[in-house]
Amino acid sequence: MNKQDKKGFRSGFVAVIGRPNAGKSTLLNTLLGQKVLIISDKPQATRNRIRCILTEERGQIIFFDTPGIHKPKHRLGEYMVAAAKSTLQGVDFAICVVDASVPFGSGDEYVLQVIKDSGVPCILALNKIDLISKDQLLEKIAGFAKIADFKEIVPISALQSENTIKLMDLIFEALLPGPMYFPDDVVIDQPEKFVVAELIREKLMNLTREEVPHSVAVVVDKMEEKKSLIKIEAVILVERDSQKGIVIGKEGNVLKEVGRLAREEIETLLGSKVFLELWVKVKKDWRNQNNQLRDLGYNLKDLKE
Ligand SMILES: Nc1nc2c(ncn2[C@@H]2O[C@H](COP(=O)(O)OP(=O)(O)OP(=O)(O)O)[C@@H](O)[C@H]2O)c(=O)[nH]1
Repeated sequence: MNKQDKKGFRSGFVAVIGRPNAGKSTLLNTLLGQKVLIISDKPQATRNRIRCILTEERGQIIFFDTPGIHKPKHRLGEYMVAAAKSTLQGVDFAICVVDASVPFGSGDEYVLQVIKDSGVPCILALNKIDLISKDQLLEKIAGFAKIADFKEIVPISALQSENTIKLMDLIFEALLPGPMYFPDDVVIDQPEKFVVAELIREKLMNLTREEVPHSVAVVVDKMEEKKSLIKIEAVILVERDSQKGIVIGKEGNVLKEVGRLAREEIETLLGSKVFLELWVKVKKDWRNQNNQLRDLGYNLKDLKE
């Protein structure tokens, strides 16, 4: 018998939304039980709306990981925020992830307003509770309960898997009976090339500083199987010549380390030995160029449909 034929099988669409760096991708990796999304201590790591699928005996949840909502400073930022906001149209409900270890600010207020305006019911996940005391947490819960009407407020640590099972139970409880939308072995609905490019970008983000992490894009040009090896060619785009030097590093040491770390993870992902070739190219101010953004798969028009 298929899972969806079973009585009581529930399914639905859930947007995971919040400010940059709140822990949205970390939470999804924890709930999915595997690393499918990239994580960085630098904000704005997630640039696209990405569907991730969790299937259990009791149901299927289609999560949307979204870029952090922030004040955009370039076209790419506008795309990211528009992608996050438009995700709220057409989902059953939202999980708003808030970093409980930082003071409440106008950024949080704005996110809550966006959710309120969408009319979508919301579960608040107060994240990073491993970094605060019990008293601070109680204060936070009381504060948030006053300012918005959440379905639930759930304190969690996405990083330490604290209370995340409880959160998952609440999500399943909130879903209605429904069909299975994806086969049960699909965890992310993005092509392999996208996931590989993201893993390379994650290493770049984590090994560079200041403006550089936000100025890089990665495109996988080629992926071909050769005997027992997968050969991957990827291009790293930067915005300025000086950034090219930083990404390559002294005697190529940064690029080598990016390649080594990315290759190890890609090998685990693909279950095969990998030969990874990385090229660095300058595309001046690509984050503000509509044609460059379109080539990279970011298109504001797509979001308005
Ligand atoms: N201490 C602690 N750190 C966490 C927790 N959850 C996430 N982090 C850290 O917070 C940082 C941001 O995490 P991400 O999951 O990339 O955050 P995000 O909300 O997806 O970020 P954007 O891509 O900027 O929207 C990373 O350094 C994580 O390791 C948590 O529960 N506790």
